[in-house]
Formats: sequence, C-alpha cells, structure tokens
Amino acid sequence: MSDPVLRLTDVSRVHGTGAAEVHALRGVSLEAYAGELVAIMGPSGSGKSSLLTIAGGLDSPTSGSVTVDGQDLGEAGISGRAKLRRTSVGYVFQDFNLIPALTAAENVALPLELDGAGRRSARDAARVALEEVGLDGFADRFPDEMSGGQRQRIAIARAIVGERRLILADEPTGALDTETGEDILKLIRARCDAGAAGVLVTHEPRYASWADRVIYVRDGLVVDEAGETPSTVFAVEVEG
Ligand SMILES: Nc1ncnc2c1ncn2[C@@H]1O[C@H](COP(=O)(O)OP(=O)(O)OP(=O)(O)O)[C@@H](O)[C@H]1O
Repeated sequence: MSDPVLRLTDVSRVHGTGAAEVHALRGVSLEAYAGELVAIMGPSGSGKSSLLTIAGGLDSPTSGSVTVDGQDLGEAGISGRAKLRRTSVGYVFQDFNLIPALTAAENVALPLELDGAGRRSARDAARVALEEVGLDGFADRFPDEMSGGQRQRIAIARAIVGERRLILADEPTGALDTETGEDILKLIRARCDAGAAGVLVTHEPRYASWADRVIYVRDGLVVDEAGETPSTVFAVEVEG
C-alpha cells in the first residue's frame, strides 16, 4: 500500500500544568490514505477537535509525530507548517469561518493568493471550485447574502481549491438541516473519491456512514475502530 496522506504516531496533547493539566489526547495513532474518508466519533470533550487541529498543523502535539504527505510537521517549523496548511490541507469548520467582507470567490481564492498565486489565476481556480460545489453564479455574492448550506459550500470550495490532498472537517454539518448536511457530506465524499484523504469529525452516525472507517475516541484515546461497512457504526452503538 502507498504511504498515507496523514499519519499520526503516538500523539499526545497536554494543556495546562499541575492541577490544571488536561490530557486532550493520549497516544493516538491513525492513518488516512488517499481516496478514503475516516470519521472520528466520540463524546463531547473526548479529543476529536484536538486531533483534527493537530492533524492540520493548527496546533502541535506535546509528544508524538504528525506527517502530511510524508512531511513531518514537527520538522517543518512554523513557516513550513503554514505553507503546508495553505497548499495541502483544506479545513472545514462547523461555523464556516468565512470572511464576511469578501465575496464567495474572494474567500475561496484567499489561500491561493496567500500562497503567492496571481490574483487572476487564484480567482479562476476559485470559480472552478465554486462550480464543483454547485455554486456557479454565486461567485460575487457575499456570505451574508447566502443560506447556511451555501455558506458551507463556499467553505468546502475553499478547502478543496488548488487540489488539496487532505480535507479535515470538524462537524461541518452541525449548523445545517439533515438534507443540506447530506449534500455537504456528498461533496466531501466526492473529493475523497477523486483522490484526497478526508477526516471527518461528527456526532451523527448518519454522516459517519459516508466514511470508509469510523474511529472512536474517548478520554483522548482511540477506543475502537469499527469495520468497513456503515452498518458497523450502528452495531457498535447498540452493543456499547
Ligand atoms: N486550549 C485548551 N486549553 C485547555 N484545555 C483544552 C484546550 N483545548 C481543549 N481542551 C480540553 O481538551 C479536551 C478535549 O477537547 P476537544 O475540544 O478536543 O474535544 P471534542 O471531542 O472535540 O469535544 P466537542 O465534541 O465538545 O467539540 C477537553 O477536556 C477540553 O476541555
């Protein structure tokens, strides 16, 4: 098998010191390969968001290592991690994290422009990404002129623009109705089918069923890895 796009090896994350010490992650290892979507489930406070921010280089582990596309984030340094975030990692948040003063196309083009792409080519790439998520014709609208589902589509377009290899989504359906949430999952799934690796944090078995594998986290530990079929999500829930 080829190398994983994402590899976490024995990752721990401790916040605070002494009596205030919180172990958000305790020796988590996981891999996500090109073409696969991995769902992360677990109770509130179990470490899901910590895992994702560390996978995306937004936070650093206290110990353990993270590699994205073979590059060790610890060795990459601050500027190397920032570059990797701009070029290889697409992050989708529950609350969209769009810049209200920028149009849909400008929001999507931003990571490319930050990475030094010319304005014209960045905007062209943004329009292609917006088309891919079904927002052709909305490029010049501002986020507050659009529905929640459309805003999340902009965020997905921003996460996939420029052929990002790793898509990290933290409860991307949280603020959306079920039908719109399913549409968003379809887009993430399609991107993985096209060759990206995806990691999806979700509370909803319905959305986790779009994944190839489901990983359960509890108290900062991976406690169970279900099989390959969506039905195992429900099987484990019933047994648990
Ligand atoms: N910056 C921080 N400082 C202190 N503690 C933190 C920090 N970030 C996370 N934690 C703690 O680490 C643990 C894991 O948090 P995390 O947000 O990763 O959980 P989660 O599974 O994503 O929760 P939720 O489903 O509610 O979003 C929690 O106990 C949380 O309070």
